[in-house]
Amino acid sequence: MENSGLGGKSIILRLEMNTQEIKFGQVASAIFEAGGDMVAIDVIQASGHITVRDITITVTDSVDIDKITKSVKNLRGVRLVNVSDRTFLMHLGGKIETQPKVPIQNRDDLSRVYTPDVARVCTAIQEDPKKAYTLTIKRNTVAVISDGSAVLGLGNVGPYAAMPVMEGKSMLFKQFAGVDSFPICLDTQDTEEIIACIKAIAPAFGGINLEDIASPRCFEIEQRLREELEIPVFHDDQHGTAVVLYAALINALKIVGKSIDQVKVIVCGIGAAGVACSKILLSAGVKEIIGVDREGALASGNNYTNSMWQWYAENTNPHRVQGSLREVIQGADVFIGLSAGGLLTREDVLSMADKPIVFAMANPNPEIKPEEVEDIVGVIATGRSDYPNQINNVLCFPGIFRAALDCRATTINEEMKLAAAEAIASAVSDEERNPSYIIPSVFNQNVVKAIRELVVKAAISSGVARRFPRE
Ligand SMILES: NC(=O)C1=CN([C@@H]2O[C@H](COP(=O)(O)OP(=O)(O)OC[C@H]3O[C@@H](n4cnc5c(N)ncnc54)[C@H](O)[C@@H]3O)[C@@H](O)[C@H]2O)C=CC1
Ligand SMILES: CC(=O)C(=O)O
Ligand SMILES: [Mg+2]
Repeated sequence: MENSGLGGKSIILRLEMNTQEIKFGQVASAIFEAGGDMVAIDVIQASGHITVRDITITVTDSVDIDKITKSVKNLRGVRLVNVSDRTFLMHLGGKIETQPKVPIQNRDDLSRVYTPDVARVCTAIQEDPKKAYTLTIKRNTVAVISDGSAVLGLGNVGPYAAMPVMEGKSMLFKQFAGVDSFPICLDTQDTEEIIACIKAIAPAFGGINLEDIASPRCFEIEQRLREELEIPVFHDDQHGTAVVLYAALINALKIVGKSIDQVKVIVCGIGAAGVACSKILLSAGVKEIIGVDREGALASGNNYTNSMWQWYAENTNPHRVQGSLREVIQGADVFIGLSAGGLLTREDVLSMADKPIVFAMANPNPEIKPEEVEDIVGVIATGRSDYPNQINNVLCFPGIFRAALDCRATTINEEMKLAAAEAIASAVSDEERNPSYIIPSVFNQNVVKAIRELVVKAAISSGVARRFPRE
């Protein structure tokens, strides 16, 4: 299995060529020999002997882009005009925009969408605040909010650098579930200030998706907002990840023929995602979970300043095992990585039980690359888009919010999360399931529909729906 490069680097070389001095085949050979995989050629300009072409090249992590550009520059009759990175090009000016739903073509339109007629709509909402759901964007809009403190596995990169991820989440909300959203990055990492800001902006939104807020602060922020707001507040890194992880584990266990109450599970990285994933597995019946963070296994009897770790140590690790990841992973059936890239070695995986399940979910770099262990695992999955078995919260958050908005749920509760996991797991049929296909693709259009159906039912039966959607 090889990183296909889809999520890797893709560059465009703009080359000016003198066709009297060089043939395109020579350029193509030079690129190929330097390790580049040419995937598209666009002729930008052709006049006389001079042609300008954009050559799109994908490169794997091991390929040196400088080597490709140098070998092209060394060719007689070629001028390298520009090198651009397709990923950066896609980010120019940001990735989303606001679109009016009705055109404003004349003064009459203007006075309806804006003053004076809009005032009548304002008064109607003032008299009956529930009308905010029918007369404003609240019905279909979620705020995607981060403080930039735990962005992917990059860490505390701050609110400006967090924006591309939040814009991406907003695109995914719209593309996969038709949910509108605003990316909002707060320039504060103070728990009380974050809570106050979110409460203050909540009137515009039908739900709050918290994203990439570091632990343990994220736990208090989410809990307080859930208590203090009447719209769903969902920390995606906790619950979105837990839902998808559980769905993937259900199917992976079927492949290796092990049962959930018999497996020993190691969770590496006891932060937002690690805690929530462990909790969903405990409620699903896993008996032996050992959490490992920077200082080794969390075990009761130790004292932790992080109150969530104290809870964790007391509710997992039944045999009070101590030690490093390398020590405690021996004999484990399942490894769940929610920490940082490159922490797991092939030797660690070799020391696991027969047919080990390895979910290396740190982004952007997994705890171990699939190609390092694919010959010795039962199942391997990552969080990335460019390997098979992508365990990523993108499979959950669009559909679960679609359902919550449609039934105007006051919250997203445990019943709704379990329903979402069941919907995701069952999107892979018994015939389809295999070690490279334990989890449906995010492009499988049945997934959001299935999540919506089961989650709406769960919201209604658990009494948190304020509306019964028709279809
Ligand atoms: N695939 C997916 O859907 C998701 C993946 N993630 C990934 O999981 C990772 C953690 O995310 P969050 O829980 O949101 O962050 P977090 O900051 O709340 O938690 C990270 C935890 O990992 C621990 N850690 C870091 N380096 C470690 C090391 N060398 N050894 C042991 N523990 C270490 C930290 O101490 C912390 O407790 C990130 O890489 C993130 O991209 C997170 C959410 C979803
Ligand atoms: C996928 C995601 O939310 C993360 O890596 O933080
Ligand atoms: Mg995240």
